[in-house]
Amino acid sequence: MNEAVVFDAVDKSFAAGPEVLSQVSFDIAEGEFVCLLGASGCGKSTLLSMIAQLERPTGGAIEVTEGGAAFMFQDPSLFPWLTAEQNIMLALRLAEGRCQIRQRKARRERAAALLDLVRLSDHAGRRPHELSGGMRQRVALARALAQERPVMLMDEPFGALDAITRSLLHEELLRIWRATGRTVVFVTHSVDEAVHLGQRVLLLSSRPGRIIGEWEVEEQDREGARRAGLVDEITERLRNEVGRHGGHAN
Ligand SMILES: Nc1ncnc2c1ncn2[C@@H]1O[C@H](COP(=O)(O)OP(=O)(O)OP(=O)(O)O)[C@@H](O)[C@H]1O
Repeated sequence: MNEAVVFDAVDKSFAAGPEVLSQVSFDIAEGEFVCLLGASGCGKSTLLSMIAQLERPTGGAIEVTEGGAAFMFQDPSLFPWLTAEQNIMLALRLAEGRCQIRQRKARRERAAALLDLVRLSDHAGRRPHELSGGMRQRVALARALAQERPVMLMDEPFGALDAITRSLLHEELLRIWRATGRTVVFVTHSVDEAVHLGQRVLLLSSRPGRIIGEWEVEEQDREGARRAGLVDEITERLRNEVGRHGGHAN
């Protein structure tokens, strides 16, 4: 199996500050869905920024598959004066070098396909303020897909949504992940969310951030007693880690 992301003994610190990540090693296979859990400030976003090559490691080595990574954040950060469709078209235009969509007509068709994928075809002409929070995140997801990069980095993308919208978007994201074959690295504070979405869950310690736990989540682990057992086990490890620093998980 080919690897999409490889971290080999990666260290990271900022200027003269303390070490944020220390000796972080993991591999993520192409097409895999990995969730990353850890207490607030342990370095999850820093780790994603290094996968996106926005930050460089201070030690060790990082390899990311050709084509790199697209980001999706908790804040959809859409251009307010552009419609849903235009926000996606702009991302397609910026991705021109990576995909073969150079004609406006072809971009329109691709934008329409992406809007259909996130089930927003009926709202293509609306501007962000005319959309609900969940719809705005659907546009943000389509825009991240429009970058045509093999890896999707998702930094608490559903953290600001209500529980029902979040649960709907979980199912949509899993459907889209299966349909597109993207590699997903998903940061969350929620053990439930991590076990529901991830094929694998990685737990980071704090100060410095190291990988201190790793769980494979099989299909049969996603329901009933096995799911509850796994959630309890990971929660306990996270709680111990947060307690060790007198901190909090959110
Ligand atoms: N550009 C930067 N310059 C200096 N310090 C930084 C920078 N980016 C992050 N840090 C520090 O690195 C540490 C880890 O931050 P990071 O945002 O990666 O944590 P996190 O686990 O994503 O936190 P949260 O869960 O609260 O979003 C923090 O102490 C933060 O202050």
